[in-house]
Amino acid sequence: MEIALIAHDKKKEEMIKLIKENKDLFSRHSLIATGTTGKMIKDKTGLAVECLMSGPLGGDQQIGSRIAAGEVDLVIFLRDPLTAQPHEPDISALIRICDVHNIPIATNLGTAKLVLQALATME
Ligand SMILES: O=C(CO)COP(=O)(O)O
Repeated sequence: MEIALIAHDKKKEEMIKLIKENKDLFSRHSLIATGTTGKMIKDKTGLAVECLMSGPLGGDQQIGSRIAAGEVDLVIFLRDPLTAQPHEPDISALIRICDVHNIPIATNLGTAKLVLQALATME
């Protein structure tokens, strides 16, 4: 599966912890990520990640275009609901395009954990 990983700044540590806890599972899939999230995942977990642009510079839109092209199977996007983001329209567009194409998107840790459990049983 192609899994897209995105985390806002205050959620990046949560994302790293989630990936470390499920490293074997993630290592069996292709990973793409927005720039800063992807670099952190590579540095802190050693997993291979294709890094796109940073979110505020267009990374969310790049992932959206991969989704529209049918190249992404799952999105884990740990959003920060308490901080205003300068690129809010890009974030809304990413969630919308997931809904258009029925691509599962987990926007918080609780959903992400459930989705990963389901993914593990599907392998
Ligand atoms: O802003 C983001 C998603 O909207 C995440 O971007 P970075 O991974 O570059 O921090």
